Amino acid sequence: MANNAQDNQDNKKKPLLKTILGLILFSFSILLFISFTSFYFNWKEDQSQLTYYFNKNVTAQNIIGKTGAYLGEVFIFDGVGAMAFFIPFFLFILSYKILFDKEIIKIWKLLSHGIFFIIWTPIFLALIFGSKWLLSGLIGYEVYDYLKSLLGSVGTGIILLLTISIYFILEFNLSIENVKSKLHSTTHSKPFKNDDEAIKEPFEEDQIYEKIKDPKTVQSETIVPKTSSKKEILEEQYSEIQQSETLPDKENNPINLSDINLQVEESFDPNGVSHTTELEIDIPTTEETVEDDISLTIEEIKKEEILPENQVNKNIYNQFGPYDPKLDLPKYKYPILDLLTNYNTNNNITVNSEELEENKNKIVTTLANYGIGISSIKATVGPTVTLYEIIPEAGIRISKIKNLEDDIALSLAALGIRIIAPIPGKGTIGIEVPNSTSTMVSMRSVIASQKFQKIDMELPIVFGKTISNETFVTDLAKMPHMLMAGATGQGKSVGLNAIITSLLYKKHPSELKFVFVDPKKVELTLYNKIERHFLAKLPDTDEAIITDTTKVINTLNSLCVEMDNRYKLLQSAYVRTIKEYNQKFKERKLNPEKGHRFLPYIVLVIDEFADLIMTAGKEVELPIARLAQLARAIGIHLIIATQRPSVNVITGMIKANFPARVAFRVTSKIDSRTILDGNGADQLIGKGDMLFTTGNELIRMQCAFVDTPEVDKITEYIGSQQGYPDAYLLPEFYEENSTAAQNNAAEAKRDELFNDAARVIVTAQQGSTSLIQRKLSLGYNRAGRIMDQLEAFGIVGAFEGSKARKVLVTDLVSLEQLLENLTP
Ligand SMILES: Nc1ncnc2c1ncn2[C@@H]1O[C@H](COP(=O)(O)OP(=O)(O)OP(=O)(O)O)[C@@H](O)[C@H]1O
Repeated sequence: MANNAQDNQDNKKKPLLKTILGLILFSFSILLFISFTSFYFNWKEDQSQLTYYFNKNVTAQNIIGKTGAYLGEVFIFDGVGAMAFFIPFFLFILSYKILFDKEIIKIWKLLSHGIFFIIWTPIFLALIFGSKWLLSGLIGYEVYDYLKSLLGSVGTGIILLLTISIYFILEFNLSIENVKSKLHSTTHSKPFKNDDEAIKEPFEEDQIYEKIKDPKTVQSETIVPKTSSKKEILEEQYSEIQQSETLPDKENNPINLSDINLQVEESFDPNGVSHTTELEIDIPTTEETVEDDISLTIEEIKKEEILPENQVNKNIYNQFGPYDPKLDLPKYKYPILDLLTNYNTNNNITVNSEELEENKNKIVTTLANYGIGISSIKATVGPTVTLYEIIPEAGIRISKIKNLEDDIALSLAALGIRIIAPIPGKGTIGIEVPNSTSTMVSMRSVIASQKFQKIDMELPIVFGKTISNETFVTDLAKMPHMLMAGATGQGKSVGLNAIITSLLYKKHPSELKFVFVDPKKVELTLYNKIERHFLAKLPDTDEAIITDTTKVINTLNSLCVEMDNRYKLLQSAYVRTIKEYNQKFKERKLNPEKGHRFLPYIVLVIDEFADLIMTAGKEVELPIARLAQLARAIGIHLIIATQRPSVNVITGMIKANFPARVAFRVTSKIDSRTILDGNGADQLIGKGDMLFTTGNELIRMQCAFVDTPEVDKITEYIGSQQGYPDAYLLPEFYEENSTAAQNNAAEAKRDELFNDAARVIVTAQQGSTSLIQRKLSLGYNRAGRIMDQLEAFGIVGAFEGSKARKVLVTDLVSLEQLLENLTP
C-alpha cells in the first residue's frame, strides 16, 4: 500500500518536473535569442564593458545586459558567428517537445544536421566574407584560415562544395539512378510537355464540369453555355478551389473537396451575353450535437513501416551499391605479364619463301602426276604449319585429292600432312604442310594479345595461335566441358597449364575455384601454392590437389552435392544460369540470410583420366557423367585429359557429354577417331600441334607454350598475396548406404563447436546456417560444414534450398541426451 502511494506521488511529480524543465529551456532559448539579436546592434559599445562584468556601475547596451553581451561575445564573436542562433532555436524546439510532447522537428535529426551546419557554415561564410567575425565567428575564420594555408582558397572552396554535396546526397538519397528515375517520373507525369501542346490538347469543357460539380447538387446547378470565355473563367475558378484545399482551418477541420458545393451562376443580358460569373462555395458545417461536448481524444496510431522483401534489399542496394565479390580480397593483384618468359619469338614467324616455293612445286607436280590440274594456289604461313589452299580445275573429284594424302606426304618427304577437302565455307581444298622450322608460340605473346586482353567472357581460355597466326580465345563456360587427349610427350600438360594460366590471368579468386585431380602426382602439384586463393577441396583434407583414387570418388560426389545445392539456389532465385544468379546476387536481390551466396565457377581438372577409370571404373564414371550432363548451368566445368583415348577410357556416356575436344598427337587413327570422331590427330606433328573442335569444324592450332618455371612464378605471385583463410570447401559427402560408416566418419570429424551449434539450432528451432554463423561468429564454410554434420547426426533435416532446414530435435533435453550418447 505504502509503495503504491509512493508510486502515485512520483507519477504526479513527473509532469510537474517536465513542465518546469520545459519552461527553463524555453526561457533560455528566448534569452539567448534576444541576447544574440541585441548583440548585433550593440556589440561595439558593449565589448569594453565586459572587463567590468561584476562592477554594478558599469552597464551594457544589450537588452539582456552584460550577460547578453557576454553570451553574444562567446557564441557569436569568438564562436561560430551567425550560426550561434541555432542554439536558441534548438532549445526552443526541445522545450516545445518537453512541454507539449510533440516534435516539431525530430530532435536527433535536428541536432545532427545542426552540428554539421555549425561546423560548415562559419567556414563557408569566412570564405565568402573574409574576416567578418560577426558572420563566421572567430572559430570559423580561424579554421578557414588554417585550411587556406593548407589548400588555398580554391582548394578550401572545393572541399566545402564537396562536403555539402555529400551532405545533400546522403540526406536526399541523390544517387545518379535516383535522380534519373525522379526526372523520368516527373517528365512522364507532366500533363503537357509544353505550352503549345497544352493549347493543342483538345480541352474537354465537360471535364471541368465533372470536376467541379458535386453529385449531390447536380439538380441545382446552373448550366453554363459553352463559350471560351466561360471556359477560362471556370478553369481559373477550379484551380482556385484546388488551391483552397489548403484553407486556413484545414488543419483542425479538414475539408474534403468533394464536400464543397459549387455553384456557378451567370446573369445574361437579353442578347444572351453573360456579364457576371459568380462562384459560391458551400462549406458544410458539422452538425452540432450534445455529443460534441464530450471530447474524444484519439491516440495517434503509430504505424511501423514494413517494406516488402525486395524493397528491403533495394534499400541495402541503395545504401551499399551492388555486391562486389572481389571485395573479399580487395588488394588482390592479378598476375603481371613479366611472370611469363619472353622467348623473343612473339609474332615473328619466319617465312622461308624458298621453302614455300619448293613445297608449292612439289604439290603441283604430285597432283599433276595423278592428272589433277590446279587453277590457283595460295599459302598461309602459320607458326608450325603452312596451309596451301588450292582450287582444282573444273571436273576434278574432291575424293580423288583426299586419297592422295600419303602420296603428297611422300613427295614432300614430310610428316603431319593433312588434307582438308573442302575447307568448310571456303570452297577450296587445304593441304597443311609442316614448316621445316616451327615457331614457338609463347604464352606471354597470347596473354598480351589484344584479343585476349579485351575479351569479355565468363571463363576465357587462350589456347594458342591458329594456322593463320591468329590468337585463338574461347569460353570454357560455353563449351561447357572439355576432353583432351594426346600421346605422351605431345604437349598435353603444357596445354592444361595454358588453360589454367589463361584463367588465372583473367579471374579473381572470388570468381573461380579449381578442383585438381592428379593421379600422376607431379603435373598439378605446382598449384598447391594457390590453395587459399583458387582451389576447392573437401573439408578435413590436408591436400587440395587430389592424388588418391578414393578421395577422387568422394570429391566427385561432393561436387554432385554442390551441384544439387546450387540448383536449389537457382530454383529459389527463379533464374536459369549461374550468370543470372550471380547478377541478381550482385544487385542484392537475393537474401544471404536465406542461404544465398555468390557462386564462383568451379573448374574440375583431371589429368590422366585413364588411370582413374582403370582403378575406380564405374565409381568415377557415374558422377562424372552426371556432372557433365547437368553442371553446365550452375558453373561447374570439367576438363579431362588422358593419354589413352581408347573406348574403354572415354566411354560413350562420357563422350556424349563432352562436346569440346582437344587432340594433341595420338599414335593411331583409332585413337584419333575416339577423341575427334575422325582422323587428323594422328597426323599432327607433336610439340603442341593440336586440333580443337566443339562439334563442328576442326581448328588446327599451335598450343601456347608455358613452362613449369613460369607456372611456378605465377603461383608464387598469387600464393604470396593475402588469400582466404582456407581453400573453398566443398560440401561433405558420405556414402549413402553405409550409415555406420557415415556416422563414424562424421564422428571422427565432428567440429569442436558441433555441440554449441546444435544447442543454438535446437533453441531457436531454426535450421539456418547463418544463425550458426552469427551466434558462434563463424565463417560461412565452417558453419555450413557444421550444418552438414548436424544433418548426418539427425539433428536437422536435409538442405531445402532457400528454406531453413527442419530441426528434428524438439527440445534441449532430448538434444543433451543425444549429445551424451554421441560422446565416446
Ligand atoms: N606448345 C608447345 N610448344 C612448344 N613445345 C612444346 C609445346 N607443348 C609441349 N612442348 C614440348 O613437348 C614436351 C612435352 O610436353 P608435355 O610435358 O606437355 O607432354 P605431355 O603430353 O604432358 O606428356 P606426358 O603425358 O608424358 O606428361 C615439352 O617439354 C616441350 O618441350
